[in-house]
Parts: sequence; C-alpha cells; structure tokens
Amino acid sequence: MAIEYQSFVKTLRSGLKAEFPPEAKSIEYAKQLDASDELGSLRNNFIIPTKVSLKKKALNGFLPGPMAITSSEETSPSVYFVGNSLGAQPKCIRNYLDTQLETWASLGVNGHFSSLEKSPLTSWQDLAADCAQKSLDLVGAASPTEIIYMNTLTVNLHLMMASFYRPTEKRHKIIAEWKPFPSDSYAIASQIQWHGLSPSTSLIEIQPDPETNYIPTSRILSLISEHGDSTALLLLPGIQYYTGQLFDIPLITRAAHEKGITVGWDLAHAVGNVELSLHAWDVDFAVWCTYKYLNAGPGAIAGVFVHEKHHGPADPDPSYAELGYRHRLAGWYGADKAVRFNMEKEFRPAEGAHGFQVSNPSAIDLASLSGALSVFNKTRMCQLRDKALVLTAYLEWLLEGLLAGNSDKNGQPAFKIITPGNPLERGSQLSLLLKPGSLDKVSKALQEGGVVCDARKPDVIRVAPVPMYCRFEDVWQFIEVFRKAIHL
Ligand SMILES: Cc1ncc(COP(=O)(O)O)c(C=O)c1O
Ligand SMILES: Nc1ccccc1C(=O)C[C@H](N)C(=O)O
Repeated sequence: MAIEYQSFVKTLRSGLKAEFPPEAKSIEYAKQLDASDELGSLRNNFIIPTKVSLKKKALNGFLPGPMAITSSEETSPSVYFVGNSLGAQPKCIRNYLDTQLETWASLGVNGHFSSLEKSPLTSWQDLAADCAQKSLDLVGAASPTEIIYMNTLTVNLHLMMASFYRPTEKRHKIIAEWKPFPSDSYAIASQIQWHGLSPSTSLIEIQPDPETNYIPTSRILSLISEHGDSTALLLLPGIQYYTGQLFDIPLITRAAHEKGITVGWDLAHAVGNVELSLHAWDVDFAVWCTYKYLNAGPGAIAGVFVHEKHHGPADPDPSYAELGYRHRLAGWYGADKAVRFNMEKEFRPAEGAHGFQVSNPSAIDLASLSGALSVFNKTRMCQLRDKALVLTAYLEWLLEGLLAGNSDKNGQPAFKIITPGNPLERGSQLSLLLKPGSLDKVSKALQEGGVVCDARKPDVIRVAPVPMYCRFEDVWQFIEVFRKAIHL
C-alpha cells in the first residue's frame, strides 16, 4: 500500500480537502500513515497516560511505562486527544527539574548567577531569556528580545493591556469576538471598567454565523472599518478555543493597523499548533500559555511577545517621549539585568519584552518550560504543521464516513463538525457538536474506551490529535470508540 503522504501535505497546504482512498478506513492504512510519518519518533519523548494509569487513585511511585505499542493492559496508552487543554508530559522534564533541585541544593543563592557544568539549564537569571531564544521558531520572532516568559496567561493579558490599551475620549473601544475564553472576557471587561468606561459602549463583539459559529474574515474587516476611528485595541484569539477556527492573523492585523488600531493576539490555542510569524506580521503584542501545545505542565509559566517597533523611540505611544519607554506596570525584574541588582530607585527597563517582567520568575517553572521547549527544538513548526494538517484531515475524513448513512429518523446527523473545513482555517482541533442532551453519555463512553478529550457544555466535544505525540492509529482508535459512543 503506497501512501502519498507528501501529496496530502501539498493538497492541504493549498487549502483543499485531502481525498483518502476507501481503504483508509482500515487500521492497516492508519499504521501505514504512521510508518510514513517522519515525526513519529517524537512520541518517544512523552509519557502518555495509559488506560490503567488514568484510573489510578493513589500515589504508588512513578512508573515511566514504555511507549511501545503493546497489548498489555498496564502499558496500553490512552488516546490522548486533549493537548489543546493540557499537553502530555515530556519525559525530559523530570531531569530538568532534578537538575534545578540539585543546582539549588548545591549552589544555593549563587544559582541565580551560575549553573553547574553539564546542566542543560543556564543560571536562573538567564533562564527566561534562554527560553525566549528557544522559542524564536515557535512564534516567528525576529530576536529573543521580542519574547519573554513570565507569570501566567491572564496576568500577562492584563499587563499587556495596561501598556497597550490606553483609551482616550475618541478611541476607547476594544474589538473582540463573541465568545472569548471566559478569562479573556473577564480581563477585557474589567480593563474597560478599570478606565471608568463601560463594556456596553466600549466593547465590540464580533458575532459568528448563528448556524455554524463561523466568523467570516469579511465580518471582522467590516467591523474594523465601521469602528476604526473609535477603537483603541483589537484583541482576538489566534485560534478560537470553542470552534477551533484559526483567524487570518496577518490580514486582520494589517486592516486594523490601517485604521490606527493596536493589535494583540491571545495565542493560547495557536502557539505550538500552527506556524506563526509575529514579527513579519507586525503584531503589536501577543500572549500565550505553555501548558497546552507546548507541554510545559499544568499552570506553567506563560509567554509574551512585544514587537521590536515598541522597544525604542520609534514607539508611537506618547508615554515614550515622557518616560523614555512605553508605560507599563513595572517591577524590579523588568529592570535591565546590568543594573537590576544595583537597587536603583529609577526604573530603567531591559530591552524589549524583557522590560515588561515584574517579579523574579520561578526557576522551577522555567526549568520545566526549558525541558518542554527542548523537544520542540528537535523539529520545526513547519514540519509539525505538515503532520497536523494530515492528521486532522484524516480525523475529519473518518468522521465524515461516520456521518454518511448515520442520520436519525428525522434526518438529523448524529453530530456536526463545527470547526472550519478549510485546513488553513484550523489547527489540530476539531469541535464536534453533539445532539442535545447526549454530552454526558458520549463523554462517559469515550472515557471508558480509553479516550481523553475535552467536553464543553452543553453539547460540544473538542478532539485534538496533536502532531507531537499522537498517531494516525490513535485517530483510527478514537473513531472506533466514538462510533459506539454516539450509538448508545
Ligand atoms: C484563550 C484562553 N485564555 C485564557 C486561558 C486561561 O488562562 P490562565 O492560564 O491565566 O488560567 C485559557 C485556558 O485555560 C485559554 O484557552
Ligand atoms: N487551565 C485549565 C485548568 C483546568 C481545566 C482546563 C484548563 C484549560 O486550560 C482549558 C483550556 N483553556 C481550554 O481551552 O480547554
């Protein structure tokens, strides 16, 4: 069975649907796709919860179970399709954390300024910058000074808005979408209120098509046109968490800039998932978490991008002329490293995004992120994206096969895929809208069948075969379990 893996990539990269042959329904075909996948061995870098470990109730020591495919119950891996919520654990993180503990135990406070020979980690002082360096390809930054790791996602969203959302009487609105992740909604509304304004007049929400939940780019552009003169900030998710729609970041950014609007992106669901070129796309700022596609662990330290054009005197913000830097909510870790320990009263920020740091970051958190990024550094985002396109298209094709001939007596389909069909308008996630009232039953059946994916009330499951560690065979297994689940 010859598999034209690269021809699928080419088709999907041009925005077309991949046509799989009828035999693609078989497990043998799925295994052939895995055999053709050059990134298949990356899975060996991860610990995938097993069907047995998922049921574990007590701590009984660490069992790093082999990743080999085996029929043994103990080591049979789950179908882990929830990397859009919490990525699987990279095996190396244990070593990175142990290294940090040993450094702390051996060097004590001196670990801030030096590291142990053979350690994969720098001194704690330099660790955030080292993680920035390792993330250039992930976000498409021009230099590590455009990236910093600090705090958590929502906190960074607030810090960025404190700097980049400075409403005036004329320009006070924020353009967002209809259903941001609740934390983003709360952050946006509370920022507007913080400035003594009201979301009823200062928040513009882009509505989707009611039937499909799809947001056409044309609608975003026309709202930018309509509210351009009164809008201070456009803040959108790179990928919408609920539907999985990927927005046209460069086009939307350009259109907003033409109207003088500052543009920020929440890339929680985009980073490590799709290719990004934040510098070239001229994005003003972006924020992301590292516990989803980046696999740095629950609640891990989060990322920020600040475009180079905001680093120096070219920054159009009026506070630059006054302070010598863009206004921010400052703390001592934002001070230039060269003077940070001089304990000066006057704040002199470090270059670029690094100058937005507030506190001494957790070296343990950074060690975990550094380990997670070392796995990304074994490949490139364009290769991961190639695989993601084929993996997601295969999932879609098998799901469409399930839909064919599976309508109920009223002609209603068993489920609907609400993620865009255009491969260029989605990442690794497909969101499935189930029949009303069936979510609990379907979720339970998936769980019992060893599938881990995410349920969003009232009726949606989000299925995310991430390319870093998921296999075509997992997609095939998912379909087997899902087929039974929707027929219960
Ligand atoms: C778009 C988006 N914003 C915010 C959050 C949560 O942010 P935080 O890490 O601050 O809890 C998530 C996921 O948890 C998310 O997907
Ligand atoms: N941080 C979490 C803690 C507990 C449960 C889920 C999360 C998520 O990350 C949800 C994620 N934002 C999502 O889009 O599913």
